[in-house]
Amino acid sequence: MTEKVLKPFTIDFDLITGHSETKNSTKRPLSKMKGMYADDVAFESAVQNDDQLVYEFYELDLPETPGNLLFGTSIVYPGKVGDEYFMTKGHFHTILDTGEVYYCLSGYGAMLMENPEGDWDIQYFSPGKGVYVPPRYAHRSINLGNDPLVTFFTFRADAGHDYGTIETKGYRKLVVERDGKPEIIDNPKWKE
Ligand SMILES: O=P(O)(O)OC[C@H]1O[C@H](O)[C@H](O)[C@@H](O)[C@@H]1O
Ligand SMILES: [Fe+2]
Repeated sequence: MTEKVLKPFTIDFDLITGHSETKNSTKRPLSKMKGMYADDVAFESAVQNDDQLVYEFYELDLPETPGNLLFGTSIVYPGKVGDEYFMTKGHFHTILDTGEVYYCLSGYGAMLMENPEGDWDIQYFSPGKGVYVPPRYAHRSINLGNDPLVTFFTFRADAGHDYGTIETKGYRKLVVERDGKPEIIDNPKWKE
């Protein structure tokens, strides 16, 4: 297959909303997140009720080669399932030893990270904050505020997305609201 010659291009992302006029986003409604939230009863009733859009993101279909970079914006909407904040599914990279960088354009939230060795960390997003996701860390964006959490991200184009590990084992930690404030708790369902 002849390598597609890459040409420079420009794409627009709104500085506040993160939306692009020229690309379609990938959308994740609640119904696409079965098993990701701790409270199954609250999840099922939320899906039956109005199956809210939890997040959407813009990803470019560029060649997934080691020398290339993918970039785009991610928009996580405000909301909760039970007392657990709206969040992305979270993923490891298929090439585990590849990192990612996020830059928050608007909103308030967190990036919850964990590696296979059992280390975990949380970094907080607010406008102007850049967050570094080291290689080997799974990463999940969480909206802790009342407005959309908008971030710009970039990562190695061949990194790939491994959802399977998180879907089967879950995350070690959850971020839930307790007395009106975010609290990091152990995931009661986490499987070693
Ligand atoms: O892949 P998810 O965990 O659903 O997160 C949605 C998207 O947001 C992030 O910003 C990543 O850079 C994307 O590669 C990812 O696909
Ligand atoms: Fe990623």
